[in-house]
Amino acid sequence: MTKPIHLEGTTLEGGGQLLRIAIGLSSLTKIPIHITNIRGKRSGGGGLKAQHLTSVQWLGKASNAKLSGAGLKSKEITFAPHKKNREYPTNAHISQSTPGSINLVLQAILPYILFSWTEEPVRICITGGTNVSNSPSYDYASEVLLPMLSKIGMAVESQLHSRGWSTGSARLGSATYNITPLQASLPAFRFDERGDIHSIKAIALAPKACESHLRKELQVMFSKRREALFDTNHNPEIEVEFEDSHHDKRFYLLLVATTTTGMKLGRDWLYDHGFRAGKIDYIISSLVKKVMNDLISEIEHGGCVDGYLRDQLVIYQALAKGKSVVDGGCKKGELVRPSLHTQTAHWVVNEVLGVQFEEDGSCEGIAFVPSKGRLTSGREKELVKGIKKLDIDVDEG
Ligand SMILES: Nc1ncnc2c1ncn2[C@@H]1O[C@H](COP(=O)(O)OP(=O)(O)OP(=O)(O)O)[C@@H](O)[C@H]1O
Repeated sequence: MTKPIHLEGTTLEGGGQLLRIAIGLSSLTKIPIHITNIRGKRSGGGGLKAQHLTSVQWLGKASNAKLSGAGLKSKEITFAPHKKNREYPTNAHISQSTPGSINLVLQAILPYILFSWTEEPVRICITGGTNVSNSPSYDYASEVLLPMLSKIGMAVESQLHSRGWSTGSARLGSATYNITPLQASLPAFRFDERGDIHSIKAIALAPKACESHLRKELQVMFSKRREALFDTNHNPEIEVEFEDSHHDKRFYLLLVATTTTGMKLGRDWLYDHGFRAGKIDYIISSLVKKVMNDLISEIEHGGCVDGYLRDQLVIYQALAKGKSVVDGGCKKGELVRPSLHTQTAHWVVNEVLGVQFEEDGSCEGIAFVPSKGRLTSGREKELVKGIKKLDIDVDEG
């Protein structure tokens, strides 16, 4: 086997995202990777949790990879895909037995499905958590991530079957994603014109008894913070969607700002602090206040993406054909520094593909060609580190 590229799992953010991007790229490009100290910066000893292992196993199977170390709590894996992908049903089910984030599993496998699948649409149903702290919720994915991916030509539709929570006693949920694989390279994209904020959507989940209180709190905050939220004089659209969370300890709020150029910036929070009887008012006001303030800080930087989306787009920028730009905004005259997650994503794509990100959030992608799972253009050859010693198909065209 060709010597795998080594990635040290404690680098920068040192969490699960490093692993997801690495195995996503490896399964597509067939570049073998070896990760040590997986999630080495996480408390509790790090290693693969069920959610990570699910992605490793699924991608390993789909890309016909030789795996070593793929077990729960494992801190080291080698992932070496076969040149030929395995035929996979276009209707698949990924079952997690814990409320591990459904959307982190999707984050790991989506590039592979988009870039190397059949000509048929793919339907993937994932079981696990739809609302899990420190991960994209089902709502964030369907209201922010997927609409932004659709702007650049990647069609993914989501359908929620049931909620799965990591709070208020764990519960499993499920969602289906209908993914239309790309049939050609992803063209370079530019998210660099923010436009004005013209509407805000709130998605609130809480016990039914709290609905009117929550709506009122949102209304008060929208009028109090109107100037900070909307930068034009036109009549802004505000929409509030409420859903019964069916549990007195499950509270979640997502706010999404849409701009005149169709950009979506989102911020959310799953209330996971202590719950004490009689503290509902406090929970609702702190939830609304926090999410509103977070959204305003995303709006204020004037960029086209929120801090979370920025790291989630890195893999697509790296695989696209040509120079893609994602404007992360400016604060006090200086470009907003990429989050540690974004820096980690930049590091991984540089280690595996040799793609270099510029300070302005741009990079020259490798023009990965879907369905073939191999490297094609001269530009790719030039970019991919160690290409000469790697045993992968290179189409001279
Ligand atoms: N509130 C949020 N909204 C949208 N995306 C989020 C949110 N919180 C985190 N994310 C995204 O989820 C991912 C989290 O990666 P991270 O490595 O921290 O997760 P993980 O696999 O759970 O690993 P670990 O348990 O090691 O932290 C990142 O892509 C980040 O942008």
